[in-house]
Amino acid sequence: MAVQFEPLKNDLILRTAKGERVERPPMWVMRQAGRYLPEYHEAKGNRDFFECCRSPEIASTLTLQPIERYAGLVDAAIIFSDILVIPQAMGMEVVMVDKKGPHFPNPLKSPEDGQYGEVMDRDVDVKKELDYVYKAITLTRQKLQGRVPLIGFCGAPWTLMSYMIEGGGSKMFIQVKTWIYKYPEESKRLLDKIARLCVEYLAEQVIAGAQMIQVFDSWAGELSPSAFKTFSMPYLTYIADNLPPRLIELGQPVVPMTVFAKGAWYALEDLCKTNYNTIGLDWLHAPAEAYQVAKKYNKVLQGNADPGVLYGGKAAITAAVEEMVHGFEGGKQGWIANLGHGITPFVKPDDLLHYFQEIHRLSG
Ligand SMILES: Cc1c2[nH]c(c1CCC(=O)O)Cc1[nH]c(c(CCC(=O)O)c1C)Cc1[nH]c(c(CCC(=O)O)c1C)Cc1[nH]c(c(C)c1CCC(=O)O)C2
Repeated sequence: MAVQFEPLKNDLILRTAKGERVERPPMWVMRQAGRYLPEYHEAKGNRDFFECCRSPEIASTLTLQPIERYAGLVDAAIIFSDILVIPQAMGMEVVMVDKKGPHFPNPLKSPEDGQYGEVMDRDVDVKKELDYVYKAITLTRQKLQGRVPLIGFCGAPWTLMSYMIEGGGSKMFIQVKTWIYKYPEESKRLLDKIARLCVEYLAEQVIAGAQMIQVFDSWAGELSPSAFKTFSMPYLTYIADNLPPRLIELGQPVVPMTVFAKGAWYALEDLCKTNYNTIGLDWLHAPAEAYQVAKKYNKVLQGNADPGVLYGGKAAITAAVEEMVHGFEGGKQGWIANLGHGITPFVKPDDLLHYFQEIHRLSG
C-alpha cells in the first residue's frame, strides 16, 4: 500500500546528488541525531539503544531533533537506526553497551563452526524482521511534512561481516582477518549473503519513504587496496548495480545512492566508476584533489572535515570550512557538505551551528 506524503519543500540535496548546479551546497552531518544533543538524552531517557530503534515513535522523534534545532540550515534527515539491525535480522544477538558500543555475545567463530552454517542456511526475511525500521521511516516522513528529504541507510557487507566476527569494535581485527586470509571462499559467501540482504533492506526502506540511501563501510580502511578490491568493492558494487533495477521491479522511484568507505582513500577513483551518485569522503582526503578526480566521472562528493575540528572553537571551524569551500570550487555543484565521519559526543551544539552557518556564509 503506497503511503502519501506532503510534497518536498527543500529538494536541494536530491538535485545536488543528481549532479545539477545548485544555489548553495546542501548540508547535513552523519550521526546528527546523537549524544552531543541534550534533547537526545532527554528523549532517550534510560531506554536501551536498540529499544529506541525499534520504537517508530522514539526513532522518529530523535530523527527530527537536529532538523528542528538547525531548521533552515540542515538539508536532510537520516533515519535513527543502526547498521547492526541486519546482523540482528540474520539471527545474531547484538547489545549496545553503554560507553563501549555494540557487543555480540556470540560472534561467528570459524566457518567450521555450526553457527556459520546456521547463518548461511537461514532464510532471512528482512521485510518481516525489520518491519519496525520501515514503520519508523514512514512515520518520520509524515512528521517531516516535506521539510527535507529522508535518508535511509545500511552497513556495507565488509563492515557488517567484521562486526559479526569480531563481536564489536576492534583495534586489530584479528578474527575477521583470519577469516578473509584463511577462509576466503567462506568469507565471500557470507559477504554475498549480506549484500543480497542489503539490497532488499534498502528497497523496503524506499517503499516506506526513504528518498536517498547511504551505504556505510566504516571499516573499509582496515583493508589493503587489494584486499578492499576483493572483500569490499564487489559487494558495494553489487548493491549499487542491483538496487535500482529492484526498485523499478517494485514500481518505486530510483533514489540517489551514496557510498561512504571510510579510510579507503586509495579507492576513490574506483568508487567513482561505480553506479553510486555520491562518494562520501573522510578527512584523509584533501578536498581539492578529490574534487579533481570526481569531476572526471561526474560524481558528487560528500564530506569531509575532521569531526575533531568541532572541538577547536569557531576560528578553527571557519578555517576548515574555508578549505572545503575552496577545494570544492565554491560548492555550487558536486558537493554535499558533511563531516568526514559521524559527529562525536561532547561537541557543543552551537559549534555545529557555527559549522553550518559558515558553510552557508562562504558558499551561499
Ligand atoms: C559503525 C556504525 C554503527 N552504526 C552506524 C555505523 C556507521 C557509521 C559510522 O561509521 O559511524 C550507523 C548509525 N548509527 C546511528 C545512526 C543514526 C543516524 C544519524 O544520526 O546519523 C547511524 C547512521 C545511531 C547511533 N548508533 C550508536 C549511537 C550511540 C548510542 C548511545 O549510546 O546513545 C547512535 C546515536 C551506537 C553505535 N552504533 C555503532 C557503533 C560503533 C556505536 C557505538 C559508538 C558510538 O556510540 O558512537 C555501529
